[in-house]
Amino acid sequence: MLRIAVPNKGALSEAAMEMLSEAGYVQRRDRRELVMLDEENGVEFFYLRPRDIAVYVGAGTLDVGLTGRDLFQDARVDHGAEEVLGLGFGKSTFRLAGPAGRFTSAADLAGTRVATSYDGLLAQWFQDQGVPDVEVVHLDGAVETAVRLGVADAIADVVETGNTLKAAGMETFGEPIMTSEAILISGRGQHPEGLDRLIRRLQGVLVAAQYVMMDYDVHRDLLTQAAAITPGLESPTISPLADENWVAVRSMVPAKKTNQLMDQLYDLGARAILVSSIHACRI
Ligand SMILES: Nc1ncnc2c1ncn2[C@@H]1O[C@H](COP(=O)(O)OP(=O)(O)OP(=O)(O)O)[C@@H](O)[C@H]1O
Ligand SMILES: O=P(O)(O)OC[C@H]1O[C@H](OP(=O)(O)OP(=O)(O)O)[C@H](O)[C@@H]1O
Ligand SMILES: [Mg+2]
Repeated sequence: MLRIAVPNKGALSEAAMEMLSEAGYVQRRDRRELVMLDEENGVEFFYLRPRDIAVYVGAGTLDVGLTGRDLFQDARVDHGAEEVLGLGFGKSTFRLAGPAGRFTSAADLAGTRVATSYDGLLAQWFQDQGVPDVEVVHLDGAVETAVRLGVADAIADVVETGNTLKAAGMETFGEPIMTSEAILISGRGQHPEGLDRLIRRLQGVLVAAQYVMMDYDVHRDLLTQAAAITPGLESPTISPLADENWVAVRSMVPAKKTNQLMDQLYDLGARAILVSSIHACRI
C-alpha cells in the first residue's frame, strides 16, 4: 500500500486533490477527514500541513508526498527525500523585498535582519551567497508587515502576483532566490511499490492538460513538411484517404501553440484542421 501525503490546507491543497482525482484516485469529501483509503488503487492518503509533508517523507514514515519545492528545501531533509516530478501548479517565486528604494542587491543585506517563514532555506542561501552577518528572523506569516513594525530590515517571501508586497509598500530586489511549484517527493533512493504507477498517472494528467490532439488532411507531396510542423510525441499517425493523393494526419501538439500551428498548416496547404482536447493519457 503506497502511503501518500497531501496538503490539507493552504495554497496547494485544492489543486493537489484535483490533480489526484483527475489521475483516478478517490479523494476525501470532508475537510475533517485526515486519512483516506483508496483500496481499489492500493494507496492511502494522509492529509497533512504542507510544511510538514517533507518531514514525514524525509523520515520515511510516508512513501511520497505532494508539497511545494520551496517548502521541501526549507525543511532541509534532502538526505532523506528527493524531488521526483514537477506538478505544474502552485507556481511562485521566493524573493527578497524591502521598503521601496532601500536595497538593490543581496549584498546590501550584510549585517541586517531579514524576516521570513522559510528560515532554513534563507539561511542556507545567504551562506551559499557569502553574505555575512545576516540575522534571519523567523515569522509564521504576514511577513510583509515585519519591516514596518521594526523587527526586520528586509524580508524574503513567496511572491505570486506581487499584490501583497505592493499593498505593504515593499518592492522586490535582486534575482529570485528560487522558483517554486508543487512537486512530488519520494524517500531518497526508495522505490516503493506503486510509485511508478502514480508517476505515470500524474504525468498523464500533466500531458492531457498541456497537449491537444490535432487532425488534418494534407496532400502527400506536402507530408514531410507537415510532419515537421507537427512531429507529435513519437511521430504522427498517417492514414490513407479515399483520394489517394491525400492523407489524414493525427498528432499531439502543445496546447499553447494550437493557433500558430493551425496557421502554419493552413498556409502549407493542409485542410480540415481539427483540434480536440485530450481527456486522459498514458505516454
Ligand atoms: N500566492 C501564494 N501564496 C502562498 N503560497 C503560494 C502561493 N502560490 C503558490 N504558493 C505555494 O504554496 C506553498 C505554501 O502553502 P501554504 O499557503 O499552505 O503555506 P503557508 O502560507 O506557510 O501556510 P499557512 O499560511 O496556511 O499557515 C508554497 O510552496 C508556495 O510556494
Ligand atoms: O504575490 P501574491 O499573489 O500577493 O501572493 C503572495 C502572498 O501570499 C502568501 O501569503 P498567505 O496568504 O499564504 O499568508 P501568510 O503570509 O500568512 O502565509 C505569501 O506569504 C505572500 O504573502
Ligand atoms: Mg500562507
